[in-house]
Amino acid sequence: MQRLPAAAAPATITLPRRGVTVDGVSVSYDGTARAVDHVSLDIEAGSVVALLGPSGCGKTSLLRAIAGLERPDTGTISVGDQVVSGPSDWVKPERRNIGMVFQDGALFPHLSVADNIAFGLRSPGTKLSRADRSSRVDELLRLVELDGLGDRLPETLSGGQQQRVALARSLAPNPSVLLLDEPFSALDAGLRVQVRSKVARILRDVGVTSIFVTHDQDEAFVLGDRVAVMRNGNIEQYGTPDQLYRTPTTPWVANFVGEANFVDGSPVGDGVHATTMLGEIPISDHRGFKGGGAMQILVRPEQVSIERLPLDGLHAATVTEIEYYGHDVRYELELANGARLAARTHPGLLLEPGETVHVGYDGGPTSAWPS
Ligand SMILES: Nc1ncnc2c1ncn2[C@@H]1O[C@H](COP(=O)(O)OP(=O)(O)OP(=O)(O)O)[C@@H](O)[C@H]1O
Repeated sequence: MQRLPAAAAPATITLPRRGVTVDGVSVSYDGTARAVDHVSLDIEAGSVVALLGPSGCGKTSLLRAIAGLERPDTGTISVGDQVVSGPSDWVKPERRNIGMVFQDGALFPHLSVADNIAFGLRSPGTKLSRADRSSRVDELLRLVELDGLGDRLPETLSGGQQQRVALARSLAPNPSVLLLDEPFSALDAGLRVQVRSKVARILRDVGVTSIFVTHDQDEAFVLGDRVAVMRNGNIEQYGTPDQLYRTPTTPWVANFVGEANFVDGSPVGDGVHATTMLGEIPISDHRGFKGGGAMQILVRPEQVSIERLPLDGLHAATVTEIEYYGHDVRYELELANGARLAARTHPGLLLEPGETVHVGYDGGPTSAWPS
């Protein structure tokens, strides 16, 4: 990744750090079911949090409630120690010191890039001389790596550059919190990956508390320090990308954040391990299995170990399908009991359809649920 010289991100662009607390917030629209249903979320000052979930799960409604663009039916929202929304509190959106970046950037087409950014400096409480305004715009242009492009019109920039102008404009008034609604969805796949890395770097350099909405799991994992997985107006799980991927708390989250096999097993030693067709698998949270009973265990495809030779403790499986990706290969395997399993492995071990292999488990403690 390209690094900026030290002078490019001056201290003036380090923003005030305030966390956001959402407590029991519900949002509904006339006559419809609750779009957000008693959601609580603690967002640490200076962190980047993703709201991830399928279409219609309430991500944008929650973001808009934090911005003050929707009035919640219940609950409170605080920025730092100020309650901005509650049963007897209401701070208008323009007084919340919250910046917003929208899907399409929403730049003014007739204003130059510099004037678009300077527009962000007109918010209440920002009184700058002409010279200060111009040097602040230059700082912001450097921050988003667009120095020298201030005189251009937005239409002469690429989609990714336009999104960086939109980011600079929202950072201009020193917001305490930045909200981003699907900021990369208008960009094509290749550009998206580049722009999101740049934006991740900028948000971290500036240290602004950021909340962004996405339905793309890669985007949530790459950008988010923590991710709130939403479903039907609720937060299904809130954790680091690693917690969500390795130890999801529900099978739904396990499936939503990656490919999941659910393997049948039974608990051993109060559920510390499970006996399965892939051998013994360590269980991350075994509290529910002390009494025994059948369980289903999460096994990610890359946790399936494959050997050509019949080693001790491994079970035979037949290769039924192969998908070659270059960096790895995905196999569909069928075990002797008819169970199917997805596996991913490095391309060095290139198997043939119909080949018999021997499979086991090669991973750390994983999630399990009663079946
Ligand atoms: N202005 C509105 N009037 C009525 N219903 C709305 C309105 N905005 C959203 N909804 C409904 O609220 C629910 C949540 O919508 P929301 O836009 O918050 O979800 P989302 O997770 O952001 O979805 P998407 O990823 O598709 O943007 C949906 O059922 C939606 O139809």
